[in-house]
Amino acid sequence: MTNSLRITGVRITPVAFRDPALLNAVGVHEPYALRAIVEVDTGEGLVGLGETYADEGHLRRLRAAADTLTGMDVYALGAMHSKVAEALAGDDGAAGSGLTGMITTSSAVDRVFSPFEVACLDLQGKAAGRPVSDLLGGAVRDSVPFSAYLFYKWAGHPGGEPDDWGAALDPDAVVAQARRMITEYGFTAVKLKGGVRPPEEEIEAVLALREALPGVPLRLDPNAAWSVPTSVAVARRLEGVLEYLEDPTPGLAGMAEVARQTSIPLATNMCVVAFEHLAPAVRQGAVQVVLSDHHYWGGLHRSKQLSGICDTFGMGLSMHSNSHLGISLAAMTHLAAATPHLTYACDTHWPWKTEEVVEPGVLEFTDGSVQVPKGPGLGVELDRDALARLHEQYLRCGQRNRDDTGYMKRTDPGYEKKSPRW
Ligand SMILES: O=C([O-])C(=O)C[C@H](O)[C@@H](O)C(=O)[O-]
Ligand SMILES: [Mg+2]
Repeated sequence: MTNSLRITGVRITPVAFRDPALLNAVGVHEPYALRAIVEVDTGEGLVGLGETYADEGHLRRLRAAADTLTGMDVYALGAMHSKVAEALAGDDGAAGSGLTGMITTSSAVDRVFSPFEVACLDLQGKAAGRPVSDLLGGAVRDSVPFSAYLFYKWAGHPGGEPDDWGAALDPDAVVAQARRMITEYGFTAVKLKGGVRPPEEEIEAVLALREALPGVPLRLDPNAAWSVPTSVAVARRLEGVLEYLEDPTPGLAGMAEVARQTSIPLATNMCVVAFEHLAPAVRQGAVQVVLSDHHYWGGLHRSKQLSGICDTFGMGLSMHSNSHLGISLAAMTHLAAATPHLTYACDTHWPWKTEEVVEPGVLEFTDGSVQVPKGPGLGVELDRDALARLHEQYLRCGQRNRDDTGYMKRTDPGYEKKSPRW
């Protein structure tokens, strides 16, 4: 005799939290980052939590999918994926993914399914009294290492007060940012978001990090801002310095050409972002490390499938992040803990955020790592007052879609999005 745990309703609440003026290859972060908090209700009174992007197109797709889930068993994840696919039939998912145009070819079905899957795993874990990592095969590590995610940045948003971190536009400021992040969080790996300053300056910043932080694994991610020759030239200067170089140039063919000409492993969260990209990437030898991200790879189980494919074909696995809150960090931590092949420190934007929707006390960084939550499900509780406050902030802030390029153009009207730029 089995107990069924059925969905009685889904609530989707868009929220906005303050975000500093972080620079990237397509512009600058706006004053608020947008996320959607998904709550899946059941007849047993249990509520499952998920978190995802909140651009308007994505919210519309989430709501269309949510409407079809009532009555489903929270264990029927395969059927639920099919339901989401049916609900989105005819929608190619191109507009409003929340990924600012950097991850354009991920699957809309996988993006929309993901927060529902996470919420159902939270429910399964709560019902069984077991953490989500146990539902994914069991944690192989008690804590998950994350990397310090450095950004070039402005001191504050145009017309606003400087933030606590100040400006970072040269190598000394990048090193100071790294030192502060390491002091506060204990990170043991460092990633610099590049594609912002001319390549020569970014090389200098990486070499300054190397000198300041001997032995600490370093990564540079210019988000496809460089041509193949520029990528090869930069890679030659940074051989033996970087643990991997992330998305130096656009497209599989370009990445494959760079890979042929450097010994630095190439990583990606831009040219391999859906299952259909894996076979061509392997055939072309385009990437050596794939950055997983359950938010667009279709949830936690499908991210484990990705891990199996990477393992089989000799590719490493790391983890990508976007600006996110605690429900996502909990899901990322359970997934990474239960994925033996994930051997790199994962990305997180966590240090850049000053507001939260989950109750404090569970997600703490020690020596750069987060302990795998031990409570049932994801192991985190929603702070309902914070949710209401950040939803109010969403309603007031006027932002409805992530638009790093548009925001940059308001300060620099001549700015253009270009890939490659150098
Ligand atoms: O590794 C990456 O490509 C990212 O983290 C993408 C993000 O959109 C990042 O560039 C950001 O937050 O500006
Ligand atoms: Mg990247």
